[in-house]
Amino acid sequence: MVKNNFNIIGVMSGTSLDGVDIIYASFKYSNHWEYTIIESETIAYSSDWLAVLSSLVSQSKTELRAIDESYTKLLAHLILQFIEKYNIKYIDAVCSHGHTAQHDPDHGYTYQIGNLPILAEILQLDVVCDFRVQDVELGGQGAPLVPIGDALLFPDFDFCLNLGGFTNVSTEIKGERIAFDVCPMNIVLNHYTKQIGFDYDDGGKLASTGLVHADLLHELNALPFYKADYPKSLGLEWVVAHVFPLIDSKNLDVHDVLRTFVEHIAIQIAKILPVTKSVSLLITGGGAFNSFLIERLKALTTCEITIPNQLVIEYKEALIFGLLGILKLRGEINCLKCVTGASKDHSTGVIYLHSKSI
Ligand SMILES: Nc1ncnc2c1ncn2[C@@H]1O[C@H](COP(=O)(O)OP(=O)(O)OP(=O)(O)O)[C@@H](O)[C@H]1O
Ligand SMILES: CC(=O)N[C@H]1[C@@H]2OC[C@@H](O2)[C@@H](O)[C@@H]1O[C@H](C)C(=O)O
Repeated sequence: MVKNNFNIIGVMSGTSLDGVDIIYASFKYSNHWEYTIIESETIAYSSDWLAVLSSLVSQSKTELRAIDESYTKLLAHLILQFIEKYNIKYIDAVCSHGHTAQHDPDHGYTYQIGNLPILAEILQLDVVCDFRVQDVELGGQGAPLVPIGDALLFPDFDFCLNLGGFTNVSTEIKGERIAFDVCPMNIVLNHYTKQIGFDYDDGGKLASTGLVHADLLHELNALPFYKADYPKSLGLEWVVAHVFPLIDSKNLDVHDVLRTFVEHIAIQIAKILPVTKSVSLLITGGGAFNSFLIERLKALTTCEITIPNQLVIEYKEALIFGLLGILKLRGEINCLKCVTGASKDHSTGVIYLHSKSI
């Protein structure tokens, strides 16, 4: 009989490098999925790890392999610490995304570090991980993977928008889930706030004091990615190649860069929402705390915006990777070809059973 109740640890490290999100959650299935986040924590990276993770894109395969091993051990250590701190007793599996090191799906390549089999051995727990590789092997973009979770856990919303390192959206068109990356967000904003001594732009206050630079805004909006049809996804490589050089060529004050980029984000999001009818929009990810961006979004759209509680804002991705792991354990589809462009719907992820469970 298929198991319907699961207690899992969900682990996610996103592109913003704000830390490792870990949750302990219970899931229950009876006609539909229900979840409860029981414990949660974001564990910030040390400055040494931040330096390593910021340089992943340019590492050789051999260097990446070594980093992968240390990073897998780091994740194991953080997960064990979390389990001990919250005195967690019953865990069906650890479902972990790891951290995207390199992503070039159009050349059949994606690499998430932190997904080596030693994770299960150190934890002495069953692990489901490495969710993107199989999709890329099947011709998909390997991202975004969260939309099936949006459909299963948040079915009441017309659109689910995640404001993380990149913004991505998922929605249903004619009964089919579609999703794509909209534009880069905190990965760009944080890069510039750091130049004036801030990790991020709290509430968007820095941006709100800047001026929109019309030429830069126009050139950002004219980047070819925005004209391409979905499925489509973005990576740091694209930002480094196209966005930073464009912004830096203007030699602007950082406040003006932030203000212009916030406007760019709001315009790109508004462009994907229907103008003729009011739709419901769930906004999660750290960018949901950027009140200035939300204000700009409200000015440019007619949608009904819901910003959920802090747990869902911050941990929705870790929660959904938990669900993807559970679906994999149940042998069910957890990756949709209509979202990633893969050749078929499939059950993605790798299961490592720890030595005691084999
Ligand atoms: N109070 C705040 N005001 C403005 N921005 C904030 C605030 N709190 C967090 N953020 C932004 O949100 C970021 C973290 O967001 P999140 O954790 O959703 O990103 P991520 O998981 O790394 O991204 P991704 O979804 O791309 O993987 C921070 O780096 C910061 O830029
Ligand atoms: C390759 C990769 O790690 N992509 C991430 C990234 O961060 C946001 C956006 O770009 C999204 O496509 C994806 O993550 C989310 C969690 C996803 O797969 O749904």
